Amino acid sequence: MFNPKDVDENKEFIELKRSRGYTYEDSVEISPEKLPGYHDKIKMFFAEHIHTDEEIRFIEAGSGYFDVRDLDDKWIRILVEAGDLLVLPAGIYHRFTCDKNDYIKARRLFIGEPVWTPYNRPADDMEERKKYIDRMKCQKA
Ligand SMILES: CSCCC(=O)/C(O)=C/O
Ligand SMILES: [Fe+2]
Ligand code: NI
Repeated sequence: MFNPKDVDENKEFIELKRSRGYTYEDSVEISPEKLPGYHDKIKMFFAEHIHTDEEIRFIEAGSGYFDVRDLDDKWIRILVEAGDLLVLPAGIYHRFTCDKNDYIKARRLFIGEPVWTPYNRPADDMEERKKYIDRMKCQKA
């Protein structure tokens, strides 16, 4: 947990960004009023997908749910709230939805030039998916 009010002065957060090479950041607000094309975008976020890079989100305000698949392909629901930092590894199947408050503000961090492209399931033949599965197999063994 980090306090969104002073996160940019927080030594642990600054060191985390430095050590993990998070050089890019911007902020998105998701709500019917604030996000242009809200309905299409929320549909896209909720379609199960992977990315070729980490998905890093620091929640600045509001809340929502990230669902991730576990190793048995079951959904795990993660409630994210202001102050939470979530890092989804490249290749993990996931989706996002707002909760009943329909409002979240998230800082998006990235290593280098951002690539946000979602690859909807099935994406099992993609290199990043295979690498993710291999890493998980090691952890399970
Ligand atoms: C809370 S950030 C919005 C969701 C998002 O950016 C994404 O990529 C979901 O997979
Ligand atoms: Fe995503
Ligand atoms: Ni995603």
